[in-house]
Amino acid sequence: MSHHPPNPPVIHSFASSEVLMSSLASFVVKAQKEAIDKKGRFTIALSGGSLPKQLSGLIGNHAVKWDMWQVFYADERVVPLDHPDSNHNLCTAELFSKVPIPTANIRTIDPNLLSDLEELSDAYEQELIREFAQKDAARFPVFDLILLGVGPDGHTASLFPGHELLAEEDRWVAYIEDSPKPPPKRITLTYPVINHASRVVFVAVGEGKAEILSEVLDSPEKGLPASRVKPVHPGQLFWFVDEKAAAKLRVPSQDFKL
Ligand SMILES: O=C(O)[C@H](O)[C@@H](O)[C@H](O)[C@H](O)COP(=O)(O)O
Repeated sequence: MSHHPPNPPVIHSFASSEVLMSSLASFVVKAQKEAIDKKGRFTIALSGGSLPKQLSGLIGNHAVKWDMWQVFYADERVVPLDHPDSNHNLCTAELFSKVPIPTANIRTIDPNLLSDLEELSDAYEQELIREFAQKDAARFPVFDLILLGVGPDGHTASLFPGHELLAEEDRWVAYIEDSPKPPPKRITLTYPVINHASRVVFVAVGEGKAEILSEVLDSPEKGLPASRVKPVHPGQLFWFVDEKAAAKLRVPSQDFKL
């Protein structure tokens, strides 16, 4: 692993959420192409919240090779897969039900293990090991792309401010039983996994994000969960935001060019 310090985040601010969505789709397609050219598959982790909707630029997009995608969840609520709180349920409603992705390529939590968080998160870690371990021979999986949101408290995935999980250095997948935001039981990718990805993208839209974006990006020393996302070199962190979310930012943004 390189001793190079993490690159600073690249911030792209867009005039509207429509422009953001089409630019995000182009970005994802480019990441997909690079990954498939290199190793014949594309590994991506998705979140819930408003994120799945922001991916609608991928629907009907013929450049997307859905059969090459291996989709994991950056975090998941420990509820049945068809439950309204399930991130998988949300991603299916917003995206997967509208595109030709093989069901086997979407790696959900095991719905038979909902009553045992430890077993459930171990099983999801095994799922990751099956996908990554032998193939990449790395200590941590290297996702081609991880897509995240940020909450008003600065949380991302299910990594919440002040929680002991922020210090997890070993496991790939961890569970929490006391999420401050309901539902309380969740599993999440840990920082070592998030920070070994090739690309991590935060998506944040609307004036409701302006305050927390400034805290996360202008005051990273506060150590909010989203500020701790710092992919190791040569991994790169990007922020795709709209002008309303960027309104209070002091750090500069950059034009989006593919
Ligand atoms: O797990 C959760 O409780 C939510 O999914 C949460 O993590 C959400 O993703 C962020 O709060 C960003 O929310 P938006 O993307 O809707 O702004």
